[in-house]
Amino acid sequence: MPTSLAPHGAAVVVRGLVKRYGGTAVVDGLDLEARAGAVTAVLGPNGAGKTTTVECCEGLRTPDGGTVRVLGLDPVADARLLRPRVGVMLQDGGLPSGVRAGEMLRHVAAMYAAPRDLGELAERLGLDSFARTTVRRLSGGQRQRLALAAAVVGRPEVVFLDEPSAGMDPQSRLAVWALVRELRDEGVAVVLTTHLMDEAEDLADVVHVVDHGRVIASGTVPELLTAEAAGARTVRLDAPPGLDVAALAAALDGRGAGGDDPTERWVVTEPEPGSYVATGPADARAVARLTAWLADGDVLASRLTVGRRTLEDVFLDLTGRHLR
Ligand SMILES: Nc1ncnc2c1ncn2[C@@H]1O[C@H](COP(=O)(O)OP(=O)(O)OP(=O)(O)O)[C@@H](O)[C@H]1O
Repeated sequence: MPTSLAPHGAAVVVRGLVKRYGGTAVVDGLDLEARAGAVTAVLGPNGAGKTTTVECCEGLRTPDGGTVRVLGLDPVADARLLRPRVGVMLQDGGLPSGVRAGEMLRHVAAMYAAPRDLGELAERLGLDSFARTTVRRLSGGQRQRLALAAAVVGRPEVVFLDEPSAGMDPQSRLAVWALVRELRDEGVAVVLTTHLMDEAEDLADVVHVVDHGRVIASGTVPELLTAEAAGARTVRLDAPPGLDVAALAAALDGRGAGGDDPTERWVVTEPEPGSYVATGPADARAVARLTAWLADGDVLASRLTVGRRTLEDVFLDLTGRHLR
């Protein structure tokens, strides 16, 4: 049911969303779209406004400003129409505590016209081992898996997953990620919030980076990683705080006495005391210049790593802060 708000058939369209608590805008003019057959990640640090945003999309909170459309409908006014078409996995599970896990899932499945095969869903999310346990006795990770099963059992067109793999062991996390990919391939619009960069990098077709209630960057992961620095790599260094980052950048560039490269290409920051991030064309010579500079200053690094840029680096570039 496309509307003028969803010109490209986007399943979720958020425009200028504002949500205030006690006069403070925790979502402050946020725009995002999520389309069918794609995983859209809302990535940001604690308190950025991710949960509030998806709760507005789920009809659980009423916006103070802006517009939200899900499948062309208003999540609050059209809640009844949307309920059978939208799956929701809340951060705290939102599950009734007194019933057994298996019963709860059967009960939820019975509310839908064409539910998924319960046996298959239980097997792939490893629910069988705790099907007879009451919800209140489940571990955090078990509760999360049950909440995910409940969110998808009705074959929704749109699924909102708030921190879907929080508290899960690595094996469960992989099972969740596999299910999310399958939903995407079935044409579902999957919207997930996360502060886990690997989750966003591995799963998301589109990432919206959120900070202070606004989207500060959007794109595919490759777009975000290459937008600022094509071919750049990141060198991370833990060393005593207060090093001269400009001098370090100059050393990495090969500038200064006897330097062989006059161009300024390295950027070095100290986002937290004693934790340095250098971005630039890292090759063996640059790393040798770095360690020589440290040796000249009699500085002993406790950690030195060279790697490709990550979404964490993008976030750091944009905000000067770490994501976590
Ligand atoms: N009901 C509420 N009343 C008052 N403040 C709230 C309420 N719900 C959320 N907040 C505040 O709004 C801000 C954004 O919270 P939100 O849960 O949306 O962030 P988040 O990005 O999802 O963070 P997290 O990763 O920690 O879940 C936080 O500062 C939070 O304390």
